[in-house]
Amino acid sequence: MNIIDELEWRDAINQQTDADGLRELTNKKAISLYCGVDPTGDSMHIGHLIPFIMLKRFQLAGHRPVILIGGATGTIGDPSGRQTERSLQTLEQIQDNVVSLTNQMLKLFVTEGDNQIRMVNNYDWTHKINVIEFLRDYGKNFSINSMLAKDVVSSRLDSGISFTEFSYQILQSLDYLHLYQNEDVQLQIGGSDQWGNITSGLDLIRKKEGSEAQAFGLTIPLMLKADGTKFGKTAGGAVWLDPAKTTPYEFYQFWANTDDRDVVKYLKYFTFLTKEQIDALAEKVQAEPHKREAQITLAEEMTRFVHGEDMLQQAKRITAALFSGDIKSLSVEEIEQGFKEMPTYEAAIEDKNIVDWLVEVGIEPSKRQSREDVSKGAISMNGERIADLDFIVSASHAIGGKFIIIRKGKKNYSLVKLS
Ligand SMILES: N[C@@H](Cc1ccc(O)cc1)C(=O)O
Repeated sequence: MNIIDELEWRDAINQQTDADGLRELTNKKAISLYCGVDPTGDSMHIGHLIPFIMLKRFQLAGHRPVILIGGATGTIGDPSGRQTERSLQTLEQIQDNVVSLTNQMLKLFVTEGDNQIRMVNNYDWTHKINVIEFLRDYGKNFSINSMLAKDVVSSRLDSGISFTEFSYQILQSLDYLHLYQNEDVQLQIGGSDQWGNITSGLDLIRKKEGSEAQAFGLTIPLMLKADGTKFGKTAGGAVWLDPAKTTPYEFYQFWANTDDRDVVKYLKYFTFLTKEQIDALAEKVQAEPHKREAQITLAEEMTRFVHGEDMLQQAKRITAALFSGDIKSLSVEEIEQGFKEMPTYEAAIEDKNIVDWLVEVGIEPSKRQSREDVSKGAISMNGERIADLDFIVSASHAIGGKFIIIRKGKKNYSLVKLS
């Protein structure tokens, strides 16, 4: 299947500058293409990942991707999709972010082989341009009239936009021209809010290289959820790729909790599974939705892609242990991941009767309630039911000397950290 046809089947195209032209070109030869990200933070979240997954699809189809880290554009800040001016970050902060993002990208995308992903940083060519060159060699090619007409700018004319952010589109255009001239790049892809910046770059290429220059732009649609809420957000905030911000277990759970109405859409859009595999899973969603096979496959594919096989297996072990109640099998690190968002209490280590201990820790509201729950068998400690009212809790019960896990009823877990 041609890559453009494949992206169409995956519902992964929002706008294209010349669909037929790009289909023809990608049929004829392996092209170079690029997508950029600005170092506005020290980790990407899954929203950032989307265009890069598309970049990888091009790579799998034999094309040659370039990842651009915006060391220069990041110092300005893209006004696209924003209502208010950004505050500038320090240059040191941006440099730190460049390093973190570059490492994240290398981990995800760089593989061996001919169509190895190239990484570039636009600081390398942008910092060499002086202001006279900028105004004479490039400024002349941009019309204020068409810059003002871009959504990004026109939507800000009332509330205000600085000259700095207004100029952002010029910097991104210079990138595309630079990569067209030096890296043979003929396509830029990005999120739907990048349309203005991408087409502005194409205009520059045509002005500098002639109207016959073969260069294209493609944007990816915003992912919408069936329930109308924003994709990629959880109660805890964004879903980060950095395991220190969103643990692999939380990452796995995020995908595993996908609504039946969204799961096939996500499989097409996010995973590298084939049409046959996805069609088979779509049938399962219809025939036996309670088994959640499509969601589990989605969670496995995404966790393996971002965190690797070992972390996927760990996430699955935590999921299974929490489901079955077999907590003892978990390591201290796995407990830390699995219980990050669960109610957590601190307690000192000393021998104590279970009924009193539960009240003291704060899990039970009163002795009466505590006694009732223990005697009816509603309390488990580290996966084992405690129904004996005289049971003594001691340091020896702590997993790894650190944690005691209490389950009340079927699902209410609490983590007690021993101090
Ligand atoms: N403007 C893009 C990032 C980017 C930067 C430079 C480029 O050349 C391309 C893309 C964004 O905010 O998502």
